[in-house]
Amino acid sequence: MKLTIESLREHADEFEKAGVRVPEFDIAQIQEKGKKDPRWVHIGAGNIFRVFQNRIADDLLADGEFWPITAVQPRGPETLKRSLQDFDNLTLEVVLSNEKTDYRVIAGISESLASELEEDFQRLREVFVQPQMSFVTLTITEKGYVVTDSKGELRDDVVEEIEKDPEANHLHTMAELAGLLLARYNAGGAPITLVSADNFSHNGDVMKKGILTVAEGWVERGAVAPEFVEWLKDESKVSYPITVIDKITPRPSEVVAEQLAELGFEDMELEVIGRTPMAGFVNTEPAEYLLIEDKFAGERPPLEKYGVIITDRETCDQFERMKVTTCLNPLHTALAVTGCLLRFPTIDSEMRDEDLSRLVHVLGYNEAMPVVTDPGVVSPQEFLKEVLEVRFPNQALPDDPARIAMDTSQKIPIRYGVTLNEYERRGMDMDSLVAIPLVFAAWCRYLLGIADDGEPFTPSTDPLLDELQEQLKDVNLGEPVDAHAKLQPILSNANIFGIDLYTTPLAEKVESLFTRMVAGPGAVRSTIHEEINK
Ligand SMILES: NC(=O)c1ccc[n+]([C@@H]2O[C@H](COP(=O)([O-])OP(=O)(O)OC[C@H]3O[C@@H](n4cnc5c(N)ncnc54)[C@H](O)[C@@H]3O)[C@@H](O)[C@H]2O)c1
Ligand SMILES: O=P(O)(O)OC[C@@H](O)[C@@H](O)[C@H](O)[C@H](O)CO
Repeated sequence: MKLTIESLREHADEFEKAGVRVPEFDIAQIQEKGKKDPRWVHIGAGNIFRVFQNRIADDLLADGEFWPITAVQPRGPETLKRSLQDFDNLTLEVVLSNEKTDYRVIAGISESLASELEEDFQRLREVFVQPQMSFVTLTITEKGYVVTDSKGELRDDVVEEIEKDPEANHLHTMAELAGLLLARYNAGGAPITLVSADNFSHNGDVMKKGILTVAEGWVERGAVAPEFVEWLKDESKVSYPITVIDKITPRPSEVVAEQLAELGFEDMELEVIGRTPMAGFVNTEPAEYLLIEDKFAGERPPLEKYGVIITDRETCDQFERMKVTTCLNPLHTALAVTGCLLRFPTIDSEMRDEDLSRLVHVLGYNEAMPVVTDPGVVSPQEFLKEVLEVRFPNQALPDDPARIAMDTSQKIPIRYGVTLNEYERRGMDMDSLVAIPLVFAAWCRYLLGIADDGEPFTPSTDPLLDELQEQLKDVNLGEPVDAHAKLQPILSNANIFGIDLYTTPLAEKVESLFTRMVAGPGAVRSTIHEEINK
């Protein structure tokens, strides 16, 4: 049994026997039709997309609603091959909970393109100018939207994109989108909605700003007409709703790959590309939320039939604050950096550790919850309870702390900075915070690349890793440290923390906790234990 259209046809009985739900529509026919009549483009064909937007498209197709997806991988053509193209663009979804496992073949994609490749990019342009293609979604990670560096200056690669021919193939997705939108504008400018589904506050606004930065740069140097920018700003023509997406979707697990082999699959083994495991399956959890601001230009799929909440900006905003800045993602980051330092293999195993479980309980209930506004669609208390008692401890879904630790420098301003700014705005006491400074100190300690056992580990990729490690290069475990001199440039950087920590009592606390954490092997554990149990 393999994950291909042919195998689905020839081994239908085996799929049924294995309890795998399969599409009832004619996949090959739908894929052909979708290539001729594209409707929906998704950029960032990674794990979350393959079981979320892709699954919604599959549900729509099953119900006779024609919204097949053109899936685009902006980086790494080989990852696209190994995750989708080797499997006729199908995905095997594995939904894991402590009670049961569900298997389903998802077929929402009509074609997949690696836009780094010139041929695929030309095909994407062809798709992008078609007026009936009116819906674009993205999951490209937070850093895909960043156009300025940690000092707030335009990044070098963005300057280069602005200098390049707007019609060329651009590697930075904000420039790629600006160029594709220019092609659409020149082809008549049919309305289109761009929906970012990445985890950060006001994602649609940030995407709009990123695209406009590039487009305005082109206008400034006379490469495109100013009317193009006017069109980009007219939200009846191009709209950028804000969204919140939630579904814990770790990288494919070796354990799950083995279970699938036992079930009879011959092609579900992992292949590591770079440091990332790729597979034809995606393991995920049952819980999911997707909220989209009700601001669309042109036609869109009837998403609300499939559980998507189309709502006003304020509700999205409040849900986002609840999830990304208080009740889930900050807790995830806390477990990510401490998990790497203390060498925990999975998030669920950390939740069985008394100190770490207490750390995220204090962070969630005591420190984040006071600034949460109830979004109305889900109660924050219930959401946090589900995160702490069901979702993070889900033993069936192994989630690697290193996955979540990726790009931490880009996540901190969102996951913590928003809360700290809210504390400041409301004049709330920051001196009593315990978990937040512990996490910041643990992250600085994590940057040394030495685990709490005194042995090296490889920190996850992060665009600021080299810069930050250079700043900390003379800090050695077990040796005296001038924490202020070493940490001041980092802790004062409002681009990293969302606030200059020296304008709060937190910088001094972080310096002192960091000093304790570098005292020698075991010092991270003892500092967390002492502080969190005070
Ligand atoms: N996995 C989850 O649990 C989850 C849940 C909710 C939201 N999200 C959001 O989705 C994003 C992707 O998560 P995933 O699990 O699919 O990750 P993934 O690693 O499987 O996929 C990442 C995708 O982003 C693209 N990408 C990476 N760096 C890029 C860059 N600099 N510019 C443009 N594209 C780039 C890759 O080509 C790939 O398509 C997350 O960063 C997060 O914002 C993830
Ligand atoms: O996806 P990232 O890299 O932004 O963050 C890692 C995790 O915190 C994140 O993926 C969560 O699993 C997700 O936000 C749950 O909805």
